[in-house]
Parts: sequence; C-alpha cells; structure tokens
Amino acid sequence: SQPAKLSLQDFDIGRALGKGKFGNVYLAREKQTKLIVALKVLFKKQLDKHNVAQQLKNEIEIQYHSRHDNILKCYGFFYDEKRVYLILEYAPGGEMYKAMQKEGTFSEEKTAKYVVQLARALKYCHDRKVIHRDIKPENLLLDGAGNLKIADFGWSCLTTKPRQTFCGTLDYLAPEMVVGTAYDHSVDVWSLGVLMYECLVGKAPFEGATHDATFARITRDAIEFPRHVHMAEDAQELLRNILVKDPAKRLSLDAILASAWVARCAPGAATGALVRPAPPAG
Ligand SMILES: COCCOc1ccc(Nc2ncc(Cl)c(NC3CC3)n2)cc1
Repeated sequence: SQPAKLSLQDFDIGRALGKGKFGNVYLAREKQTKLIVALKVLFKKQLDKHNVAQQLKNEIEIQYHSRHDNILKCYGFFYDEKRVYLILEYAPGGEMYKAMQKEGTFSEEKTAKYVVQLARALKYCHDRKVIHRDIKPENLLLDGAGNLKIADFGWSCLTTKPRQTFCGTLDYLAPEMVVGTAYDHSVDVWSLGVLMYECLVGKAPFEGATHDATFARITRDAIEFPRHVHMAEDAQELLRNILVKDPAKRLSLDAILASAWVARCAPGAATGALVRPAPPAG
C-alpha cells in the first residue's frame, strides 16, 4: 500500500536543530505515532534560485531507499506551495563537526569506530552504484549511542560527472575531483582517509589558506604527520595507503576494514560486532 500522505498538520514542531542554505531543520514529533523526527524544511524559491531541485530529488531517492544503520533514514517527504519537507531520522548526538570542534581530536578507539561505520555505510552505497562524493564532518551525524550516520546525499550520484561547482570546504575533495578527471567510488575512500586523519590530528591533512592553496596541496603534497601528534605507526601506514593520489592504488574499503590498525583499535569490527563482548558470568 502507498505510505500515508503526510502534511505539516501531522507534526508538532520543536526547536531548530540547524540552519542551512536552503532552509532549516527542526525537531518534530508525528502526532499519531509520537515518532520523533528531524523535519528538514526547504524553500522552493531557494531551490530554484540555486537550481538544485534535481539534486534534492537525487537525495530523497537515494536516502529513502537506503536501509543501513549508518545512513540517516529518510521516512518520506511532502510539500506545500512554498516549501518542501523531508521527514528524516533524528540523530540525538548532533553534528560530527561540532563534536570535533569540541573535542579537538578523538581517541584511536573512537576514530576506528567511526572509520569502520563509515566504511560499512560506503560499502553499502558503492554496492548499489551510489557514490556519495561529499563525505565530510558537516555531513555526518551521531545517534544517541555515538554511532555515525551519513546525513546528506545532496551530492551523491549514480553517474560520475559533476554537474555543479562545489561549495563549502574543499579539504575532503579527492585529487581526481579537484583536477576534474573522471572518477569513481574511490573518491569516497579518499574522504574517509581525510576524516580519519582529522579525527586523530585535529585538522585536515591538506588544509590551505585559500581554495587554490588547498587544491594545490591535495594534488601535490604527500601526507605529513605533525611531530607533536604521536600517531601510531600502523595508523600512519593505513593513512599513507588511503591518501594515495592515484585512485587505482588507493586501498579498498574491505582492505581498510581488514587493516592492522582497525584490528587493534576496533576489536570485533571484522566480525561485525562493535560492542564490547560481555565479561564472562561468575
Ligand atoms: C544546541 O543544539 C545544538 C544542535 O544539537 C543538535 C543538532 C542536530 C541534531 N540532530 C539531527 N538529526 C537529524 C538531522 Cl537531519 C539534523 N540536522 C541538523 C542540521 C543538523 N540534526 C541533534 C542535536
């Protein structure tokens, strides 16, 4: 049967969770089911002005049909004459980039948990021929147990040709995207490497003062590890094999999940369980 057609009257609206370029996200509760959701309100005028209506359809299509613990659920959408509303899963932990700002760096264990969860979510996407293309802390949320959720598929695509210019931070763009050559799912692997680096070091590996400086560093520089951050050798080794300019030489998601650093810092990841095994009874 078709899902029920919902409208704004079906929700009690709560506080604003975040303000975006095309509209805001509000905490909301569906009246019948009492389900707590995040309601993303987008203004049609803004969507038309920035010519992103097709991108939004993309986002809804991909997120609505995704079923994965580390991908934020889209329960549905509706619209009125001025706005489009996305009914999204509420992630109580908030935005990853805010947690990074607050904590500076994360422990190896917490970083490895994020790396494993992001790698699993990306495997799910890539198996379905979906490339996210815009993995960065601003697009990642945390649930109540600190699990990672990919939250924004605005830039994901089923093809491999970028339609519009990027906005926001370029730190996470893979070299081949910066150069504009054809690229594939391995651009998401590069971004996973940048995220791992930033979680452990506290800043992105190829940060530049300007866009051009960042572009130049992404395409030219070899990865460096600041001396004041004592990063374990197996972590450095893994990052050197992810942040490789040539996409064909970049590690696969499976290889990352099977790496020595993941085995040491996210025990049980290989078997799928990320929770600590209960101590033996008695
Ligand atoms: C003092 O308040 C600080 C903000 O605290 C939170 C912010 C956001 C969530 N969860 C959340 N879940 C789903 C979405 Cl789609 C979303 N989108 C918004 C644009 C991020 N935000 C929880 C807490």
